[in-house]
Amino acid sequence: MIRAGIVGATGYTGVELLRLLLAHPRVEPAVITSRGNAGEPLESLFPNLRGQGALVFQAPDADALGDCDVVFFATPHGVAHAMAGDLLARGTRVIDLSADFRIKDPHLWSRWYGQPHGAPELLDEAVYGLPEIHRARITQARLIAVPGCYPTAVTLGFLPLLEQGVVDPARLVADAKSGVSGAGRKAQVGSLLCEASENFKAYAVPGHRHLPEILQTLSAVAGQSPGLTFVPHLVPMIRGILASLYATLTHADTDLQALYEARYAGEPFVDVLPAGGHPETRSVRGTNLCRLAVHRPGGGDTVVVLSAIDNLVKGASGQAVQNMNLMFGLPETLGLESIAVLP
Ligand SMILES: NC(=O)C1=CN([C@@H]2O[C@H](COP(=O)(O)OP(=O)(O)OC[C@H]3O[C@@H](n4cnc5c(N)ncnc54)[C@H](OP(=O)(O)O)[C@@H]3O)[C@@H](O)[C@H]2O)C=CC1
Ligand SMILES: CC(=O)N[C@@H](CCC(=O)OP(=O)(O)O)C(=O)O
Repeated sequence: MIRAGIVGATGYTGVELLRLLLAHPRVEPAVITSRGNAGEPLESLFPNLRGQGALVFQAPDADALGDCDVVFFATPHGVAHAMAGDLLARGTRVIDLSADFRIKDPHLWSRWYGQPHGAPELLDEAVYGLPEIHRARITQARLIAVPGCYPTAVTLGFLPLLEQGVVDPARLVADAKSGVSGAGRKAQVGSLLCEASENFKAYAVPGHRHLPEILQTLSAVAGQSPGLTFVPHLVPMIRGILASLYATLTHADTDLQALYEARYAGEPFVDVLPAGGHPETRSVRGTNLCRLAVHRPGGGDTVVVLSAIDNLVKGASGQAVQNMNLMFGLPETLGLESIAVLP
C-alpha cells in the first residue's frame, strides 16, 4: 500500500482528496494535518467520513510526513515551498495542489503571488501535472505541480486547436464561470451565503493569477505566445467550472469534431460530446472528467469550445490522484472511476 499524507486536510481540496484516497484500493491515508484541529478525530469535522478508519488530525510535522511515500499539499501558496525540499530529501514524493511550482519563472510567480518564491531550486524538476500533455514525464517525476482549476478547463479546451495550428493564437477568449468552493473553505466575506447566492459576477478582469499559468502552457503548445483574454466569473453554485472558449478559425476546411475526437481518443478523463453537445457542470460533478463540446455557429469563422469540470476533482484532487497513479505505475484511472452525481 502507498502511505499518503495530506497537508491541509481540513480544506475543500484536502478533504475531497481524502475522500478519494480512502476509496483507493492501493492507498492508505496515513497522515492528515490541520494546525487548528490537531488531535480531533476525522469524523468530528467531516461526519460523512465516519466509519472510514481511525484517522486523527495532526499538526504538520516533517518526521510524520517524511514516513509517507507521497505527500499532497492542499494548502495556500507558500506552504509547499517551505516543506517540499525536506520531504524530497527524505525520499517522499510530493504532489502540490497549490500554485507553488506551476510557473517556471520565479520572478513571474512572485509578481502574481505577491511574495518571493520560496524554492526556486526545485522548479527545474517540478513537472506540470496535466497528464494529457505531460504523461511520460509525470511517470518519472518526484515533484508534481497540479494545474489550477481554471487552467485545466481552459487548456484542455484550446489544446487541439493550438496543437494543429487551425486558429489565430493572437485572438483567444476564455469566459469562465466557477462555483464558490473554488475560493476555498477559509472564512471570507465573498463566500458568505448572502454574498455569493442570488448573485453572478465577473472578477479579476484586469488580470487573474491563472492567466500566466495558462499562457505558459499554451505558448509551449502553439510555439508562440498567444493573446488570451481571460474573464473569470463567480456563479451561485458550490462545485463546477464551465469555460466558454472562443477562437478565430484560420483553416476553414477543418473538421473540428473529428479533430477533438482524435486528440482525446485515448484519454480516460476527457469526454468529447457528440456534435452539437452542451456539457453541463452537473454532468461532471464528483468525477475526474473534463467534458468538451466544439461548435462553429452558423458555419462562420468563430470556434466555440465548451469545457466543463468539477473544480475540486479534475480541477484539483482527482487530477492529483491521476498524477499519483502515473507516478507509482498504477492504472491511471484507479480510484477515479466515479460517475457524476445528479442533481
Ligand atoms: N478550491 C479549489 O477549487 C482549488 C484549489 N486549489 C488550490 O489548492 C490549495 C488548497 O485550496 P482549498 O482546499 O480550496 O483551500 P482551503 O482554504 O479550503 O484549505 C486550505 C487548507 O490549508 C491548511 N493550511 C492553511 N495554512 C496552512 C499552513 N501555513 N500550513 C499548513 N497548512 C495550512 C488549512 O488547514 P488548517 O488551517 O486546519 O491547518 C486548510 O486545510 C490552494 O493553494 C488553492 O489555490 C487548486 C485548484 C482548485
Ligand atoms: C472562485 C474562486 O475564487 N476561484 C479561485 C481560483 C481557484 C484556486 O484556488 O486557485 P489555484 O488553482 O491557483 O490554486 C480564484 O479565482 O482565485
